[in-house]
Amino acid sequence: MEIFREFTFEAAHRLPNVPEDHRCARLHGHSFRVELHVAGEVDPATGWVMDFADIKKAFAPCQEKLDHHYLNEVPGLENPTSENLARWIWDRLIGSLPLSAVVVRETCTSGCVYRGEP
Ligand SMILES: Nc1nc2c(c(=O)[nH]1)N=C([C@H](O)[C@H](O)COP(=O)(O)OP(=O)(O)OP(=O)(O)O)CN2
Ligand SMILES: [Zn+2]
Repeated sequence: MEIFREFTFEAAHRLPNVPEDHRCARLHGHSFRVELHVAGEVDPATGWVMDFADIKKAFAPCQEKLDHHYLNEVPGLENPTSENLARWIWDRLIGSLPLSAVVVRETCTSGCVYRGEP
């Protein structure tokens, strides 16, 4: 079974490695959306894989570092693409959550899914 919890945060970024005339080279912001997917067996007693609230607690320190920040200044996010952000979140949570995927959406139509390295 796989469960997920969605989070949102507001942040600014620019992409430092795109050509100078690329629009994402300019400072701009997004209402980022993050889904944390967790996989596991459904406990017969509780009827759940884990409490959604525990996913929220695990993500709180990341949210604190990201929300209303300039992502390029966050250590490890000097090139804050969706892909790098998904990996940054995964690396910080994989020790405490049985993650199966981290989904990052920058806009309503663009995003990425990270399932860890094989
Ligand atoms: N593979 C990636 N491509 C792009 C990323 C990224 O993180 N990974 N990021 C950006 C920019 O941050 C941009 O702000 C978001 O991209 P885009 O979806 O192109 O933005 P729009 O929704 O405004 O695009 P429209 O074509 O106007 O709908 C760019 N690429
Ligand atoms: Zn952007």
